[in-house]
Amino acid sequence: METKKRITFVVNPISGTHGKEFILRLIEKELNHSIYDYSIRKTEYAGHASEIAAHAAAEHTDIVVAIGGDGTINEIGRALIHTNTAMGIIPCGSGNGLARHLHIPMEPKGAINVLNAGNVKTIDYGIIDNHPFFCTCGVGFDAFVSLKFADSGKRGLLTYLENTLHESLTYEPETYEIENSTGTVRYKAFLIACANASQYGNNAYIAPQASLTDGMMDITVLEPFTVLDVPSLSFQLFNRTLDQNSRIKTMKDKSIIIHRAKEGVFHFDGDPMMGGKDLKVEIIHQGLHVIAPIRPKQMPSPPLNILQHFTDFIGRRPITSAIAQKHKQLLMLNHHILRRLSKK
Ligand SMILES: Nc1ncnc2c1ncn2[C@@H]1O[C@H](COP(=O)(O)OP(=O)(O)OP(=O)(O)O)[C@@H](O)[C@H]1O
Repeated sequence: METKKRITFVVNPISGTHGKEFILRLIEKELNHSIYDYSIRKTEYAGHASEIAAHAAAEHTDIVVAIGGDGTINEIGRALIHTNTAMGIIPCGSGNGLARHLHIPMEPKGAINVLNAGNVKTIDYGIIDNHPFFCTCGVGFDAFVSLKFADSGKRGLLTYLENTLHESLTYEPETYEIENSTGTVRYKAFLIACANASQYGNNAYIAPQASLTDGMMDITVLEPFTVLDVPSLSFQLFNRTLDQNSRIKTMKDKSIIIHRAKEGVFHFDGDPMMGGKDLKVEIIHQGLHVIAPIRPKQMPSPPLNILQHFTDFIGRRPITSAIAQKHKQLLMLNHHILRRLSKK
């Protein structure tokens, strides 16, 4: 008789905004018990998920499942790299960038079904200044925001967006040099994002062409922009076409060094960290096994319903009117953003 596989579920009780008890009940009800034995651990402090996952990997547990957001996934992922233990995800964060990229359903029942299907995929991960990341890392405005509003996700994404838009008007772009495999290029930049996955989370595609399996990092440089660029930048961020904006420069590489004038903050998977003037960022090919759906051969065409993504992003209920109506609403929304920005 074949032995059952072992799963350890790691719950971060403080991630996202919802209680986790119903997910634990759903696991008991929906997990395929004929193929899996499972245990559940709750984290008690930051860093605990890493310890639990490292212990589970040392015990040859087959799968460790993160029940949390990208911070919890980062903790578990970095403990499982280069082991035979795969990471599963039941998304519970506010952004869920890696889960979305992997097409893992946002509803717990769908995510448990992905575990039942048990398809294993091996993905790349990145390292910035010795810190592993799985989604994105970077310097500049988004690192500044990750530090300044570290807890504001809990106060609501709309507040977060408003604060972010407000700060973006006064934020001073810095000068960076990016040393890559072909030479060194100097940029004045609002932000530099190094992407393993294509999105920050909430379907905000900072590097629309990024792949988790190509052994390459997608680097997006956002050069200084004016308030007039905000509507097109925000539209393209959610429409997966940001790389077509004239303020954006993109490149792919396995390894780069970012040189800056002074030490400061960087972020990895949205968590802020202080770093030196020179930051090495590299991609390690095929370092982590994950449980994810087999990707449909034919990718759906890029989403037309930008407004829906935008409303998902700011935490409102999706709007389901006709596409023409959505475009009209989008224009109004852009107008509204412009008005708010010019008032601040
Ligand atoms: N029991 C705990 N007490 C305090 N902090 C914890 C605990 N367990 C985990 N953490 C920390 O909580 C942080 C946030 O968790 P996580 O990123 O999963 O949720 P989130 O911030 O709601 O989601 P997202 O990253 O998608 O916005 C993690 O960086 C992790 O280190």
